[in-house]
Amino acid sequence: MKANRPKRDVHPDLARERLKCNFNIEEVTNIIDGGKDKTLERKKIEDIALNNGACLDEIPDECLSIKERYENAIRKSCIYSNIVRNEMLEITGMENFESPVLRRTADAFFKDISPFMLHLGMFVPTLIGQSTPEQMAEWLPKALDMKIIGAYAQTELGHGTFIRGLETTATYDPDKEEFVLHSPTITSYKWWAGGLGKTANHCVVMAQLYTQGECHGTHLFIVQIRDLDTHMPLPGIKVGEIGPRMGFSSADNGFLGFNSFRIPRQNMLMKHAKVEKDGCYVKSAKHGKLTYGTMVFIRVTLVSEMSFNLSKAATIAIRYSAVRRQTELRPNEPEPQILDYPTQQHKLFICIATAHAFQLTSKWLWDTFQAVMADVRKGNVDALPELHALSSCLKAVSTSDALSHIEQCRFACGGHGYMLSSNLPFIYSFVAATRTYEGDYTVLLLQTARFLVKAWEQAESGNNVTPTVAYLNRTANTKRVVWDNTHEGIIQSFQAIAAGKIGQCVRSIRDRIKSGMDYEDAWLMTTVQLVAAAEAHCRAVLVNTYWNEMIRLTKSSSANVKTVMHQLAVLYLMYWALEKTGDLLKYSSVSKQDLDDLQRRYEELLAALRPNAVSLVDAFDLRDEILHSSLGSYDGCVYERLMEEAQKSPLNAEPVNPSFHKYIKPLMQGKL
Ligand SMILES: CCCCCCCC/C=C\CCCCCCCCCC(=O)SCCNC(=O)CCNC(=O)[C@H](O)C(C)(C)COP(=O)(O)OP(=O)(O)OC[C@H]1O[C@@H](n2cnc3c(N)ncnc32)[C@H](O)[C@@H]1OP(=O)(O)O
Ligand SMILES: Cc1cc2nc3c(=O)[nH]c(=O)nc-3n(C[C@H](O)[C@H](O)[C@H](O)COP(=O)(O)OP(=O)(O)OC[C@H]3O[C@@H](n4cnc5c(N)ncnc54)[C@H](O)[C@@H]3O)c2cc1C
Repeated sequence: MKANRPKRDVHPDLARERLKCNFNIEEVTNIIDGGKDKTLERKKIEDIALNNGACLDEIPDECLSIKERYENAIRKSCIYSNIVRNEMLEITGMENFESPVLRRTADAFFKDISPFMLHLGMFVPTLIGQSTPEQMAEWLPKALDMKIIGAYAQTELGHGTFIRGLETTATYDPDKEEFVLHSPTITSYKWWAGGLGKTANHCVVMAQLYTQGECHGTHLFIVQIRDLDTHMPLPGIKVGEIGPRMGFSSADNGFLGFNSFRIPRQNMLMKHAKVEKDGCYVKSAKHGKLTYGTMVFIRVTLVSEMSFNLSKAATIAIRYSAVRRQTELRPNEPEPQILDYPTQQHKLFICIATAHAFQLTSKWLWDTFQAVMADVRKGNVDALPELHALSSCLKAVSTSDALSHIEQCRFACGGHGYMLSSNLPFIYSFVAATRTYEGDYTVLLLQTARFLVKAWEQAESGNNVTPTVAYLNRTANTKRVVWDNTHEGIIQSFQAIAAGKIGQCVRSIRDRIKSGMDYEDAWLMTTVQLVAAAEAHCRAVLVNTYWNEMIRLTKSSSANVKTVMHQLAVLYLMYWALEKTGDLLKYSSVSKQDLDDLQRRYEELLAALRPNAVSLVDAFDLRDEILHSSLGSYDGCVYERLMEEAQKSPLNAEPVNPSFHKYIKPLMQGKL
């Protein structure tokens, strides 16, 4: 049911904030979107999807039962998919179906998650990345047209991280030219796949391939699991939903078991390896990990996803902080807006800067990904290890940072931030999952560390290394970098910290080997340091990329836009330099005086950014339908919205709850 929202005047505090703005908001929006044409395209798509109110709910999702919530999510997913299929793909083009604009617009429909998200987010990308042209022609049009709905079933009850340890088997039967899928143990049951529990009729399954008596490791298969007409699970399939979780409440994450379930030979996704009719296994991939391609793709897209989520949280918290007044600064003076407190600015301005840092870095990462994939298509896989290292650490650090900054946004909103109607708890629980899924934080940083250790050894022996670690050629053999408080100086210090930490890891591993450990144990004992080194490398990449992209993208901007974008980037550098003072003292010549100066400049920068704070979040251009927040709406009518949302609580539907007569009254009367 559509909700009618009253239109309200903008709160005077927010109106005053907007008058203080000294830069052109639209220009900044264009930079974030990737150009004026992209902004126009986004707005056009949002208008198509959101202007008819189909995305609005009369009863908040959180007030529904699990079943009602799922059914409502399916209802809206179908409406939204229909809009995507009939109207949006024409604008974005088929090749950009996963465009962040679709993802962003979908948020207006779902406070939580669409049960179709994994269909568009992983099933379709897997078809594109892992199929032969014939397979693509067979499956992709059906998937894009929602004739089939898919999930991505890789993780099992017993294994998520260690893919090589998956237990599901796909054994080739040459007589029938079929694979037999089987779940030999309880731990081999697929677990977690979004949309699998109740929605999907197909899924991509990762299983150990056996043919001619030999195991060839994990491969991907496309499997129909439900009847297209009745939606009943097919014989040999055991499928269901895994139960309530911290977030992802309407995503029907599922379990799946196979009892000698047969699929045609053609259902193995054969772009990188195939099984001939007679059972002969032929590998064509030039790199053993190309079947992990969908994961790399999603890791890349998650960096922009983190920017988006952070921009939502920052918009909510900053608009609220401009309206909320608390505590007298001086006797008999009006209470200040809480945004005037430097401590509040410290919590929140870094969120704006980080959203920019992730957005600009994500575009650069996306271009890098596209270039490497183009090389892979030509048979050149040389850049794959660097892409894997880069996408792994950026996924890990961006999800982890976004999570802690979003929590800060909630803290910044005091008690009201704890209300589901603020939307901050939804954003938080969604982002909390991103730190784990698609490769856990620690695990991915350890993947990056493997690459870094090799790169350090190459640099140490005087060989040139790949671009993202080129700083090692300069710093691998330097003890401490000379501190310099310019942006170049701070960026170089981050590189020196990374090089210093990687070098320390290499020395620890070597020392441990010298003292009798084998390589595996020496590596294992060093993993705490290795994770820290990979994080430091990622910070070096982030500060460098953000800065360079900011300069590049503001070349033709107006003077005040240049200034404010510059201020945000400097804030980002200073914030992280101050967070990492211990490392700076260890790996640069920074003194206590230098750090005191840096702290003072940081505080001055907070004050300089203060008048533009509301306009900077306005520049994220997030419609109220996308924010879903009683605290963050454009008009700032926070208290009216909180009260309005409170009225929707099912507990307010009747003046006296029946439990009073059933329990409380008997208790009061001593009759229980
Ligand atoms: C109507 C609704 C509309 C909605 C619209 C929505 C639009 C949608 C758009 C976007 C939304 C997206 C939302 C996505 C939601 C996702 C939900 C979550 C899904 C999942 O979680 S799926 C499961 C993911 N699982 C994982 O990530 C598992 C993590 N584990 C691994 O990746 C690996 O096991 C490992 C990397 C840790 C280790 O692998 P292993 O095979 O054991 O390899 P090693 O021996 O350790 O390493 C050997 C060697 O290989 C290198 N390597 C490993 N991986 C790769 C790789 N991918 N590429 C290149 N190289 C790789 C590794 O570094 C080693 O190299 P070396 O030997 O050191 O040189
Ligand atoms: C909301 C959500 C949605 C998901 N959707 C899907 C989906 O659609 N499809 C799908 O296939 N999967 C999905 N997953 C599963 C997800 O990909 C896995 O949970 C994730 O990869 C982590 O694996 P795990 O749960 O087995 O954790 P584990 O690997 O068991 O990790 C547990 C802990 O052990 C640590 N650890 C593990 N290995 C190492 C190591 N080698 N060195 C050091 N520490 C280690 C980790 O750091 C972590 O702290 C989803 C998960 C969530 C939470």
